[in-house]
Amino acid sequence: MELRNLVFDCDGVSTSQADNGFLSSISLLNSEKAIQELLQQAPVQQNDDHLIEFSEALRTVAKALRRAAEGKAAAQAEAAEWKRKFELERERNLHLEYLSLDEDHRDADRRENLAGQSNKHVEQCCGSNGLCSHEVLRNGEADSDSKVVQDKYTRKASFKLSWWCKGEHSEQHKHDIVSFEKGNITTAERSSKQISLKWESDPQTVLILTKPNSTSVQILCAEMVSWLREQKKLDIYVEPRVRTELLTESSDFNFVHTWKDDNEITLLHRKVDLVVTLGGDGTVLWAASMFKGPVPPIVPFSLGSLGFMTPFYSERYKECLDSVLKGPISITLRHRLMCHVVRDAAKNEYETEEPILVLNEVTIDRGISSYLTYLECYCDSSFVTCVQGDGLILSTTSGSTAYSLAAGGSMVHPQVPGILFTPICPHSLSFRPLILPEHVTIRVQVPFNSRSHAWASFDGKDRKQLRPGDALVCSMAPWPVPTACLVDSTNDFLRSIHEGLHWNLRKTQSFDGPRDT
Ligand SMILES: NC(=O)c1ccc[n+]([C@@H]2O[C@H](COP(=O)([O-])OP(=O)(O)OC[C@H]3O[C@@H](n4cnc5c(N)ncnc54)[C@H](O)[C@@H]3O)[C@@H](O)[C@H]2O)c1
Ligand SMILES: Nc1ncnc2c1ncn2[C@@H]1O[C@H](COP(=O)(O)OP(=O)(O)OP(=O)(O)O)[C@@H](O)[C@H]1O
Repeated sequence: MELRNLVFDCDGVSTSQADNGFLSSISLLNSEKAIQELLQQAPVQQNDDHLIEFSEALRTVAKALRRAAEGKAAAQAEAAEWKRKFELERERNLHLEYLSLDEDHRDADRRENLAGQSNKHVEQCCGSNGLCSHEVLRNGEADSDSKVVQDKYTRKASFKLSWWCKGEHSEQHKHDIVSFEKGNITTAERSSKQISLKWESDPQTVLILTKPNSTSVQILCAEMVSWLREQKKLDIYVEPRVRTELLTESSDFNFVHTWKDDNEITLLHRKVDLVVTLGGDGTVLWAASMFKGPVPPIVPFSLGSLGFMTPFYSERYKECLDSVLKGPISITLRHRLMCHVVRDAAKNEYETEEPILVLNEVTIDRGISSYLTYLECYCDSSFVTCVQGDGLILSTTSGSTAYSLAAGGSMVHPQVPGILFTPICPHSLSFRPLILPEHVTIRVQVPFNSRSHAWASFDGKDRKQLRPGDALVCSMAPWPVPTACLVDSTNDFLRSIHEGLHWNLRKTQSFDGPRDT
């Protein structure tokens, strides 16, 4: 009787496959569950060969059903990847559209703002070895209505990015990293060397972001605002909380701008030439999270305890800002990850929640649940592994020195493009962390047969619950975070791991004692 029911269920599944083109994983997993229950109920006797054979056959069916369910998840991952590609393509097209529109503005700008200056370098624009600010900061939205917005463009300082190759002054820049001459494959010049930012017109607007509840930060902020206004004649933006603090101190600060609602924050990247952060790494993360698209260059001053991403000394702020405003400056282009939560209830893969951009990492963990997390992971359309443990961290290389490091991941130079795949307390002896290439899309699926929910958090904030059937899809975001370097990307990185973590600090062995003769 039970056998007949089961065969009927399996038939039902294959009919729906024929009708719909792919299997419903809920019904598959229900069938799998039914098989498991049946196996437990069936009075299997060690000495009854038929029953043993029968239970083996059922196990094989259960495995096949699981594989089919995994197939569906792979198809979903592929759909998400196509969606991402489509969005990038759309972004690119809108951007090209903008370039032609922006050309007129820049012509007017050049005449007004750069009168008397040689505009040779402006005309050649990006040339062969650089990138212009409108390419970094433009987010591709169609500006149908706004003359106001266009007026704001003309106020923005433009800059040019270039890569140091064979010394700073070399004009040579190679995009190809591999040459193929006479049948020999040779690695040629690498393209992503130290990046240098050169202003093409003077920066005019600075946004200052500060760590809350700190008296020393508040005092420095007031000093810096006055200096930038009086000595540098800049427009200053701060958060509404900070404007209130400044006005409480003195009504002279009423020249400081802020915003009234969050919608205005989405336009900030069009007004702001430079962002200054006063705080620790958390304030840099906060600054990055305010920009859902392109991010203006950030100058991070250290007023926290660790400061991996905050190389500038606050005591020397005038000197530092002087040289940043003059340029050129070395910058680190920090990659971000774009994360989509795809709900099982969504009608299709395109129906995702608002993407969330992270500078450090997205973590999928067990939250308050006391069960192991059970997560199925796919990289593009390939199955990677199942995570059984406390969770998984998908980290940028900038985030490699944060939570991922604590979970046993490698430390990676922030300019290396890649996604770190680091398990948190895996219940397995052989689960080593991975580093995956920048171009992949990773999908972390909470399977239907998971015992518990999982929780995703983004740079340590904004926890979202993932129920069985939900997934988190993650790929490299098109908008990096440019942070100014004190010296250069490598020097700053090495200094931060030496000073922040005391990396490989050991007393030097004494000279005397046994030695090779
Ligand atoms: N076990 C852990 O190590 C652990 C646990 C939770 C969160 N975190 C990290 O905290 C980050 C959030 O930082 P926050 O300042 O808002 O929270 P927070 O105030 O709790 O500070 C966390 C600590 O992580 C340091 N940190 C942040 N980003 C870093 C980076 N890229 N490299 C090296 N250290 C870094 C900060 O300086 C700070 O000391 C998360 O993105 C996560 O990486 C770490
Ligand atoms: N402008 C801001 N508004 C709201 N919250 C902020 C802002 N800037 C920073 N934060 C939050 O304040 C917390 C502490 O910030 P931050 O890490 O910069 O200082 P810190 O803890 O003193 O530094 P460190 O971690 O190096 O000791 C972080 O959780 C961060 O998200």
